[in-house]
This record gives sequence, C-alpha cells and structure tokens, in this order.
Amino acid sequence: METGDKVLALLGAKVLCCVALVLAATGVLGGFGAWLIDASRCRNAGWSVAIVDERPFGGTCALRGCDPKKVLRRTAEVVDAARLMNGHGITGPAPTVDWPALMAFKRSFTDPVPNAREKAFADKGIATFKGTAQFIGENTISVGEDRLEARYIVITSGAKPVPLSMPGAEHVITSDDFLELEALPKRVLLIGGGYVSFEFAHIAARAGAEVVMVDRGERPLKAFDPDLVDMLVDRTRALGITFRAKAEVTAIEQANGGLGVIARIDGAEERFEADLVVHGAGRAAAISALEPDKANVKADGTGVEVNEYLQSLTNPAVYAAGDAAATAGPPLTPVASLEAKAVAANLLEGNHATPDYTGVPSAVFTVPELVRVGLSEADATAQGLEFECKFSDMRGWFSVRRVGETHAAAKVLVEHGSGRILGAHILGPEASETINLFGLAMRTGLKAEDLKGLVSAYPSAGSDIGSLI
Ligand SMILES: Cc1cc2nc3c(=O)[nH]c(=O)nc-3n(C[C@H](O)[C@H](O)[C@H](O)COP(=O)(O)OP(=O)(O)OC[C@H]3O[C@@H](n4cnc5c(N)ncnc54)[C@H](O)[C@@H]3O)c2cc1C
Ligand SMILES: NC(=O)c1ccc[n+]([C@@H]2O[C@H](COP(=O)([O-])OP(=O)(O)OC[C@H]3O[C@@H](n4cnc5c(N)ncnc54)[C@H](O)[C@@H]3O)[C@@H](O)[C@H]2O)c1
Repeated sequence: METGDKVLALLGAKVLCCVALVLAATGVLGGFGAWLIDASRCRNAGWSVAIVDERPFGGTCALRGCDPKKVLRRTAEVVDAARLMNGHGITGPAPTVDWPALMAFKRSFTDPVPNAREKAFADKGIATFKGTAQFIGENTISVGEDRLEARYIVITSGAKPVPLSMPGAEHVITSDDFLELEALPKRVLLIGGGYVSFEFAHIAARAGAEVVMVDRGERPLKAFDPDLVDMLVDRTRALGITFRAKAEVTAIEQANGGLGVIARIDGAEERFEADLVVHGAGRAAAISALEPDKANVKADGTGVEVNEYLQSLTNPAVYAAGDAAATAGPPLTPVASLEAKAVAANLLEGNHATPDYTGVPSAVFTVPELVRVGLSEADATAQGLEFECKFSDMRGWFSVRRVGETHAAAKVLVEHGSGRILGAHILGPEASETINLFGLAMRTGLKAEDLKGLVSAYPSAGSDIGSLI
C-alpha cells in the first residue's frame, strides 16, 4: 500500500483533465460489472481512477449474493426435480445434499473473483485501495493512512443488513454467513419473508433442514403479485417449511444448546426452537461508515440523495449508483449496472444520461421461481390505466406438467387501445427466463400482438408466451 503522499503525487501526475475516484467496487454481471464499466470508461478517456473496497474486490453479487446463492440453489432444483418425477420415470433413493461438497463447489466460483477483479483493474491502469473509505472533505477521502483527492467521487458502497434491535440479536447470522456455512444445522429459522428468506428457505429445506420463516408483514414478498405469492407460500408449506405472517421476532435467547426465538403473533407470544437464526429482515444502504456529512453529502438508509443524473443533491462532486443510491430503481444487480453506466456517461460527457428502469425484471429464485416486470395490477389501477389482466392457471400446461410442478400461474397486464404491455407476473419453472422476454418487449416498445407473434423454439418456456397474453 502506498503512502498518502505518494498516492496523491501519483494521481496528480496522471491527471489529464480530471480525476474520477470510484468508492468501492460493485460486483455485477458475471465478472464484468458496472464498477468496471464505470471505472473503465473514465480510465479509457484518460482519467486517473482509483477504486476502494474494504472487502475483497468483487462486490455482493459475485461474492456474497446472486451468484453463490444460485450455485447453492442448483441442489434444490435437482432434489426437487427428482421428487416431482418420482413415479413418472424416476425411482431409487432420493438424492440428498452434501453440504460441504456444495460449499467447495460454491468456492470454486467465488474464490477466484477478487484476484481476477484486481488484475482487471491493474490491466486498465486503475489504482486499487483496500480499506474503509471515509470522507474528510467535499473532494477528499481517507483510506487508512492514504488521502485521496478527486474531482469526482462515485459512491457505490452497496447495502448491508438493517441492524436488528431485539434482545439476542447478536445470535443472528447474516446472508453472508449463511453462504459460508460449513455445515447446515438441523433447525433453521429465518427472520423476514423477503427475497433472502424465501430463497434460503427453499435451499435449506431441500438440503434436509427443518425450516421456519417468520415475517411481520401482512403478506411476504410485497413487491410481487399477491395471488402468485399466496401460491408460492402454499408450495413453500408443502415442502414442510413453516411460514408465519404477521409475526414479529421480539427476542432470541440461548437455550438447550440451541436458540429460542420468541415472536409476537396475533397479540400472543410464540416460541420456536432453532439451531441457526438467519437475518432476512431487509437491507439498507451502506453509507454511515463513509461519514457523508463531512463531504456535505445528504444520505440516509435509502442511500445518497441524488438528482436524475445520479449526482448528489448537496455535493456536485459526488455521484452514486446501485444499492447506495436513493433512486426509483430497486436494489438489484441489473439496476446497479444501469445506474453505473449512466454515471460514467454523465462524468465523461456532462449530465445528460438518466437510468431507464423500464422493463427491469426481478426474480425470487425459489423452486419454482416467482418473477415480475413492470406494473402490478394495483399500481396500474392506482395510475388510472385501463387494462386487461389475463390470468393463466398454468398447472395443466405442457411445460409445467412435464416437470411435475404443482404450482404455476401467470398474470399479464395489457393496456386497452394501445396494446402496451404494462406488466407480467409468473410463478413457475423457468419463469426467470420467460420474464426477460417480457422485459425486452417493454424496453423496446413491442406490443402484446408483437409478442403473441413470437416464433419460438418448441417446446420451450418461450413457446408459452403467446398463450399468456
Ligand atoms: C444474498 C443476496 C442475494 C442476492 N441475489 C440477487 C439476485 O439474484 N439478483 C439480483 O439482481 N440481486 C441480488 N441481490 C442484490 C444485489 O447483490 C445488489 O443489488 C448488488 O450487488 C448491488 O450492487 P452495488 O454495486 O450497489 O453494491 P455491492 O455489490 O454491495 O458493492 C458494494 C461494495 O462496497 C464496499 N463498501 C461499502 N462501504 C464501504 C466503505 N466505506 N469503504 C470501502 N468499501 C466499502 C463493500 O465491501 C462492497 O464490496 C442479492 C443480495 C443478497 C444479499
Ligand atoms: N433474487 C434477488 O434479486 C434478491 C435476492 C436476495 C436479496 N435481494 C435484494 O436484497 C434486498 C434485501 O432482501 P431481504 O430479503 O433481506 O429483504 P426484503 O426487504 O426483501 O424483505 C424483508 C422482510 O423482512 C420482514 N421483517 C423485517 N423485520 C422483521 C422482524 N423483526 N420480524 C419479522 N419480519 C421482519 C419484512 O416485513 C419483509 O417482508 C431486497 O430488497 C433485494 O433488493 C434480491
């Protein structure tokens, strides 16, 4: 690590017109992520660029989120597929999950990432700093002994689990810890009924754990279609998972070599026994460690307050993207990527680019998958739009029955008159692939009749699309 003085001299010597200092690496899109697009575009334009991260380079998605999670989920798919096909051509002992071997497989994806990212930065001439970044002025940050000054500072510091305040919260492990477990305990309780809890519950149950989910909301997965969520909850319960709604965890205590979890449900206290309690109760922007006040950057748990160009409202030298930016885009990898591209364009060419969130899909990687793109029925109604919502019970459809899936349905919203696709919602096998086509249609302005005319390989998930509209 270079000393502060050396670094300043180094950056100063290289500056051609301006310096972009990118705080923290976002890890997105399978190895060539937003951080790299963002930083590389500036670097290619002759700017001096530095990247700071307090954890190994790679970001949440590649190291502690999307990718390792989906590696683990593969076992759930295989176990589930064998169960669903039992009696339909599959016999013999059901496959079981070898958790340590699965973890080793997972590490074969995650372990190489930090070095590969560092090499990619070095190859581009981007300086890297390892440590916690803190603002010490409007254009200056410190990283340990180093002081970095820049014309622009881009905050892409992501999100972290919201702090839990109930007594015994110190016994709760995070999603990061879950994805590093060397052994899966017998009894797992997940706090929350969001993406993390549903995905981990589906993995843990197929790996043989007794799973309990406790969510304080009226219904879980609030961003998703309520009818399809109900079906997913039904399917989740059919796996043997206990799901409790309107249930708030109030205390966790050590008991009998395990953990006792106390929850308030319908005004009464209920107690669950678990070996492991996992945080799935939401994430908030990772901002406070940056000490944004010292740079006059207004920010809170939703992220840095930015204008449409993703520039801080209070410090024009600062931009933000991804989970750390308070934008209309949800905290998802494709959104981080879209926003980082807009920031790079604005730094290089002046403020003009705004992220277009149209048609950004989102998937809950349970088995089966729950997905959405565009407006919900409730949103479309609230906006006063006139539309048809076509509901399809897909349980008897070839693509669903072929794999033995018991729960599958879809809703597609099409505007009257214009034929514009307003939204699509699917529960079922390969739904995360099908939804991408709806997203593409929405982004490119294809109408319902265009999608209906899609000529797709048959039989495939895509060949269902014409019947969904
Ligand atoms: C378990 C899990 C599964 C997920 N699965 C999916 C999925 O399937 N699909 C999807 O679209 N999204 C998923 N997400 C969300 C997705 O990972 C995030 O939206 C995405 O990674 C955000 O990218 P980012 O660049 O904004 O931040 P991050 O990728 O979180 O990167 C932020 C980086 O900043 C660093 N940092 C923070 N503060 C500082 C500081 N002060 N100094 C130095 N460094 C700092 C952190 O160490 C981190 O490396 C998942 C998230 C989790 C937790
Ligand atoms: N597949 C994906 O794209 C994916 C996967 C994982 C995470 N993510 C991202 O990470 C973010 C965080 O995910 P998450 O699942 O942690 O949060 P979430 O916001 O999706 O869900 C949190 C849930 O926890 C409940 N809750 C909060 N406090 C509680 C308490 N004390 N007791 C009981 N329930 C409580 C809330 O009611 C809510 O339903 C998501 O918003 C998403 O953007 C995405």
